[in-house]
Amino acid sequence: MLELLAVTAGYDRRAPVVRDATLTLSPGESIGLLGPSGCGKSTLARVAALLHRPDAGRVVIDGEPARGYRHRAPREQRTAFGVVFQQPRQSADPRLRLADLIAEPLRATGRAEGAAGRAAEAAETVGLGTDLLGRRPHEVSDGQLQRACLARALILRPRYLVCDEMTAMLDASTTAALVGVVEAYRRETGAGLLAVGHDRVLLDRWCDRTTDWSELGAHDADVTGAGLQKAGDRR
Ligand SMILES: Nc1ncnc2c1ncn2[C@@H]1O[C@H](COP(=O)(O)OP(=O)(O)OP(=O)(O)O)[C@@H](O)[C@H]1O
Repeated sequence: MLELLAVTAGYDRRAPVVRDATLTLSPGESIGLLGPSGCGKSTLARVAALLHRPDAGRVVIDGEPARGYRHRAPREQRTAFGVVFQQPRQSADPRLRLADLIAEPLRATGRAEGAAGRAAEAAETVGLGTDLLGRRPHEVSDGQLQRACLARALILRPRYLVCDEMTAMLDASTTAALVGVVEAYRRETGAGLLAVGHDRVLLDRWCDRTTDWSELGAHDADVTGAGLQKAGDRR
């Protein structure tokens, strides 16, 4: 289980963008987190994936409190998460060929042996033709690059996926394809999913339950995380 407990986070301690937010993701569950632009969804998603240190509150991963964030997160906790962001070009090293981009987490965790073969398999899983694996990000479309970023997120077989507006830049058929890949992975592995977005129709279809940020008031000092928990438990 992934637990975000009374998380307060942001970029200026005097004006946090997330206040006292509590959200629990059970094993195998998928939660859609809805909200308008700029409300703090990405910040909370980054805290959940150990990419942003909260100012207060706790993240507990399968019963174990997070022992660090960003580069200080211990490897076994960091690799519990696969993360896909909205803008593939901002999260892809432009110098890397797609094969190396997909294999990056393997190399970063000392599992370089067989990395090329595993990257090719992962590419196939996300519907990326092997002919594209030798290209660099600027030589492929946004949808193709996002497929590569999803393959990279899945390659270490994470227990939790955090998809932050993963499909916001994509057309309907690529969106359906990528959601299909995530769901096939979840069926196979039982991984949990936190999907952040502002498309209610998509999130309602995709996720077991959808939590609306504005209803929950995670950014509102008058409404505590208890409200987030309560509304978040609604199906
Ligand atoms: N690196 C940063 N430094 C300072 N402020 C930031 C930073 N990143 C985000 N913010 C601010 O924090 C607030 C919440 O941003 P966040 O990206 O979490 O919102 P969001 O709900 O995910 O928005 P969107 O749907 O547009 O992605 C915004 O006001 C934003 O300007």
